[in-house]
Amino acid sequence: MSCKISSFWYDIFNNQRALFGQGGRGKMKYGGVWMNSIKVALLQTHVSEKKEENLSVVREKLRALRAEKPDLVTLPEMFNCPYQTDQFPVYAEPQGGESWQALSCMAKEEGIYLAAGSVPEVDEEGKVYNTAYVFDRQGRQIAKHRKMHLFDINVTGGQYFKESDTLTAGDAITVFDTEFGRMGICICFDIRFPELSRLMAQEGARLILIPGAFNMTTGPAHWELSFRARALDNQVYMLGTAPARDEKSSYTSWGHSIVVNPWGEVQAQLDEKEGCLVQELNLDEIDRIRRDLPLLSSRRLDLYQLRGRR
Ligand SMILES: O=C(O)CCC(=O)C(=O)O
Repeated sequence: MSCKISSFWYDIFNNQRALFGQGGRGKMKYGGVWMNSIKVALLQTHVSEKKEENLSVVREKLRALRAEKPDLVTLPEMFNCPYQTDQFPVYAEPQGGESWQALSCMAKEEGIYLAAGSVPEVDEEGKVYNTAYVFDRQGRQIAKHRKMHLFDINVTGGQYFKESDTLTAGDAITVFDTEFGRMGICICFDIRFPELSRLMAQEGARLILIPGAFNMTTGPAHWELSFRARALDNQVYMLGTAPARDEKSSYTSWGHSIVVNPWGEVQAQLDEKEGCLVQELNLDEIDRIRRDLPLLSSRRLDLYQLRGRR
């Protein structure tokens, strides 16, 4: 089936709205009202060394999900390639490349929003990024986030990783609009910087999507805690989608894809195995909780303010 979609449309759209330069539209609604619930499905897939196989797995799982009729499906960080710094440049494709086309087609075929995890992206200068694309129900790209905080850590007796060996950091804060309200997206290590989630919430994000792959050192310690903390601070739904654990890979994913509600509670969480988390999110809860416990509106903005670069 042919469903070739040009990324040109997105470039025009994106230049016009200059991501994060769209301030003041945080209250925009579609047709005057937002839908008050959304069905999401988080796909925790096994990642193999074969890019095509990884894409086929997603396609199959989306087809298997048809009966559930999800509105939004999310995929894991670097779901189409091994999570290894030396492999990112090997697997990298430009925006509009083969993986992008396949994902855009899948979104269109299924009539869903697809937050297509993240993939290695190469730009015209040969720089490689960890990039998350989001497609709408027509398969058009409506958002693109390049991981802003590169994952360079060296935990004594634990995990070492240095993304900056081969990746370049992105420099834009990413939010996008849907009939369910505004959403924000960032990638894994980005969650550890509370300013970023707060800036997305300030811009009107009500759900924050995070493809992520914590590991066996930081996963048990910080994965759930980070999602709960950002959800509580910002009174938003937080959705984290991870690759399934593969003990044989050089980087072992913690898994545990998760949905946390705006009260800071874990609504649902997978274990480490392949799986799919289908959840209905009550979006009215965001407004109720913000009314009952008015954190965002009680900030002392006369004394302190957080501003992103425009
Ligand atoms: O922050 C962490 O512990 C894990 C981050 C990570 O794996 C990533 O950014 O890809």
